[in-house]
Amino acid sequence: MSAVEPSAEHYDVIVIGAGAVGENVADYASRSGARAAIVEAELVGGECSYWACMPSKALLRSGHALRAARRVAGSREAASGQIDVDAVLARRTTFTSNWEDDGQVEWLASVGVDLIRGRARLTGRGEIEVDGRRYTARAVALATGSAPVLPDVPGLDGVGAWGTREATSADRIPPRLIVIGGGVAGTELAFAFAALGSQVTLVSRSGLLTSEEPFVGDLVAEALEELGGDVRIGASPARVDRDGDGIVTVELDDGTAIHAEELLVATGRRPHTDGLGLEELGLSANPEVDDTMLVRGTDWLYAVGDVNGRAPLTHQGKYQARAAGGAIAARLAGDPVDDAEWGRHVASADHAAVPHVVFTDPEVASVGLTEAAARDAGIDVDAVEHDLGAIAGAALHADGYSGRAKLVIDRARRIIIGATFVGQDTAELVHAATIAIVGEVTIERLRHAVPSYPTISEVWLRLLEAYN
Ligand SMILES: Cc1cc2nc3c(=O)[nH]c(=O)nc-3n(C[C@H](O)[C@H](O)[C@H](O)COP(=O)(O)OP(=O)(O)OC[C@H]3O[C@@H](n4cnc5c(N)ncnc54)[C@H](O)[C@@H]3O)c2cc1C
Ligand SMILES: NC(=O)c1ccc[n+]([C@@H]2O[C@H](COP(=O)([O-])OP(=O)(O)OC[C@H]3O[C@@H](n4cnc5c(N)ncnc54)[C@H](O)[C@@H]3O)[C@@H](O)[C@H]2O)c1
Repeated sequence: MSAVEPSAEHYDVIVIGAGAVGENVADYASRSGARAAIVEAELVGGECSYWACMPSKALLRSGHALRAARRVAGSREAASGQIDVDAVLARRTTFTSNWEDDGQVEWLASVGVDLIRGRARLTGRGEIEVDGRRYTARAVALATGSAPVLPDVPGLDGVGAWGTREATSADRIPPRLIVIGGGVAGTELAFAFAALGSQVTLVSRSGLLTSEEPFVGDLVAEALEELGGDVRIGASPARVDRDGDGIVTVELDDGTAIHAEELLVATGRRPHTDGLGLEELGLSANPEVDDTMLVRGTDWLYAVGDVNGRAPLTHQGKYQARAAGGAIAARLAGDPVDDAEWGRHVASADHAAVPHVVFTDPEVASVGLTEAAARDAGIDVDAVEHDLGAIAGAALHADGYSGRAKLVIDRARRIIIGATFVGQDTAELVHAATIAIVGEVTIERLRHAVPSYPTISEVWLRLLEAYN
């Protein structure tokens, strides 16, 4: 298939970064016979497996399960003990394979993708260098993920603050933890550590989870306070110090000061392109891509997953990877590329239906546009909301269930373009909404999609009735 005879250093496609996304690009690109290699500087499996999704959800899950048992009379009486912190940390470590990547390395070998260990740098069109060795390829895909963005706060550099990596790999629970950042990572980890026994103070300059529907942040903040957390909204850190006893002090811009054994900073992420050599090739450090993930202005370089900033979530990056891997294979083989909207080789859903779940308690599960985002985009919408606690299935699920659901409906097209569910165990509700959005199912047809009784999904009936 390649123009040059295969050799140890030449490939059809080289993927830089073996996170979940890079692995899928390499797999899909090589399925029809292209020779593929993947370069990894740290652990094969990337952030999600070792320092993000898996360990954070493992840290959260036991607290959720315990509280769920305590919300139902009968099981409540049986679940009166304390959470076993050591068992939770051990389970978390199991889910990270003890930060060893042998299993992932074996999988790469099983799909015929060569692994090159080291840090890669682009040196020219289709040329890379890893630890002084040169490799060439007809196509190169960047899947180098994202890096944390730290706020510019005096003193922060010198206090050994945790980032999400240190928090998700922690081997002890600090008595007190300050979290700066009310986004997804900060809020989830605040719940995890509060449930595991830390006295958590969450500092957020705006509300919590502000890109969601407005009621989301309020419900989540209320729940964190019920767990014993101290939520400081509208405050920003002005100065940070750690004293000789190891205690961190964060002075806030409202004049107050808070103290803790550890400080976690979770204030967003940016594309990780440092040292890749993009600028030297005349390319932007924030690569912009088309819907096949081809970097604009090139015909050989792709950027997939967190690195392109489109939808920094594992499932969405893997979806991009399936599209891009297929597009790369087709282009290398001279086959047609199915790049019409919703075609096989494009990630059209990035623009219309990105589902995401925040694994707080209540969970936040949403997809598509919020009402405000839809209106900002100039779409004429209606919105309906319903109390999840009033649904029979929810009342059975947990005594005193509280939660809320909302649909955003495009008036002209009579289809759903956004949905939000907040409440215990709502994560599994959102895929129905994703299918409705991607399938552009009309409101009239949705009335024939009957949820089982008594499930929480019956909220769909109430929402559609409210739309009448
Ligand atoms: C705390 C936290 C929790 C999260 N929870 C969830 C969740 O529950 N669900 C969800 O969908 N998403 C979650 N995310 C987001 C998710 O982790 C990312 O979207 C996902 O990891 C992106 O995958 P990726 O393959 O693009 O990048 P990464 O997983 O970051 O992989 C990039 C890889 O590239 C390697 N690399 C970088 N530069 C080079 C180079 N020059 N040469 C060689 N190798 C290089 C890195 O070492 C890394 O292994 C979470 C993120 C955080 C921070
Ligand atoms: N369950 C999940 O799917 C999940 C969980 C965690 C993280 N993630 C992914 O990881 C990404 C990164 O998460 P994140 O929470 O770091 O980012 P985020 O963008 O969700 O939140 C960042 C927060 O930091 C605040 N902030 C930014 N700069 C600040 C400053 N200078 N001072 C004070 N506050 C500041 C913002 O106001 C915001 O509240 C998310 O976008 C998401 O894609 C996903």
